[in-house]
Amino acid sequence: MATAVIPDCSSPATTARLLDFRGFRGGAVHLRQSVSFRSAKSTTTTRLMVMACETSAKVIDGKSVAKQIRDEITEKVSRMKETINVVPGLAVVLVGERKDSQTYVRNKKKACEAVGIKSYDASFPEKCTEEELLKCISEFNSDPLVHGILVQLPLPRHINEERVLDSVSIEKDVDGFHPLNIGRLAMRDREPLFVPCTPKGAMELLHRCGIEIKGKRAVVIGRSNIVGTPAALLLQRENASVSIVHSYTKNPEEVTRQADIVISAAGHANLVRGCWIKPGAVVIDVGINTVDDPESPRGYRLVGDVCYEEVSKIASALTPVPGGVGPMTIAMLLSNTLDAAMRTHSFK
Ligand SMILES: Nc1nc2c(c(=O)[nH]1)N[C@@H](CN(C=O)c1ccc(C(=O)N[C@@H](CCC(=O)O)C(=O)O)cc1)CN2
Ligand SMILES: [Mg+2]
Repeated sequence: MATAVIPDCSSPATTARLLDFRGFRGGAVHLRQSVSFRSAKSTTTTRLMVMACETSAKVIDGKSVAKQIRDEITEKVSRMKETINVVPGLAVVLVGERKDSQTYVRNKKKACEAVGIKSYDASFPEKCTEEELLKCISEFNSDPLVHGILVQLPLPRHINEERVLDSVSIEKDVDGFHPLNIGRLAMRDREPLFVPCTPKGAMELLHRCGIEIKGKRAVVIGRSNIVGTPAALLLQRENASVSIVHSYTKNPEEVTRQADIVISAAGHANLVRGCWIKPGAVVIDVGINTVDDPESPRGYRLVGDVCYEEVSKIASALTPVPGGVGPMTIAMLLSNTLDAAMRTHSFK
């Protein structure tokens, strides 16, 4: 017998709903005795006696799935070179001196090199003009060695991000941020040329972990153009019933608790508590948030949107941060770049 603790739920009624264990995989958990409530000033803590071992979510290891995908890409890149003597090329455009963007760009270039994709660099100072940037993108658009173009985000405030992203040729839009690609993603019976890398990576994790999507209830937390909205569209394309939770949603925890699959891309550390999650749900944490940590060499550490300690006791599967969706983002960029080159050269 073990004790499962369901923390910080607002009322006995809410907690009672959480105790609906039908969602648990394998049905190994049974109520042994009635639930007792212990009220504190601001929270209610519930201790639930169960017969089986304390449940613990399967950790979805994005790092190892990403490695597997990079190995597959390495193989295909080498076959393309041997067969038609074409090397996929990715142009990487960086503006400004943000440390995080510099790190992502460095990691993307390293990842390209490791799989045999050639990267082409264009770095601009913070104060560059929009015209300089547009000229550079236009040159990459007409360069036959470049199959994919990415503009690292965010851009400095004085630059109109929309105008810059719209200038990338849709055939080379490996980030999938062009409105035509997003528009096609939103339409039934239309295919985008590219899907944004982070939501594509989240879906790939669900697929490779054998998690069924069709007919399931899914909740996406956050509605950004680059993650939340495309994630919701992708789930819907696979026949999930999708709701989006955002800053104006009433009772977000209640809505989220309906979901069999939760993708959180809110950008708020520890937003998603254990009591937001239906027992047995699958939780994909896309948030990358920094919290101060004097004991870490960087002075901070990365956490997701999900309160890992709590949710790992309720969900059936959960991605960690770091090591979950993050590594998949770069793997999907490589995959989109390879697809771009294969499409350009009609190589199967
Ligand atoms: N043009 C783009 N800009 C941005 C994108 C994007 O997809 N295209 N996404 C984010 C940043 N990003 C890639 O650019 C990105 C973020 C995080 C990771 C990652 O691997 N994270 C690791 C942790 C890394 C660390 O320790 O610092 C993880 O989660 O395990 C990769 C790419 C915004 N801009
Ligand atoms: Mg701007």
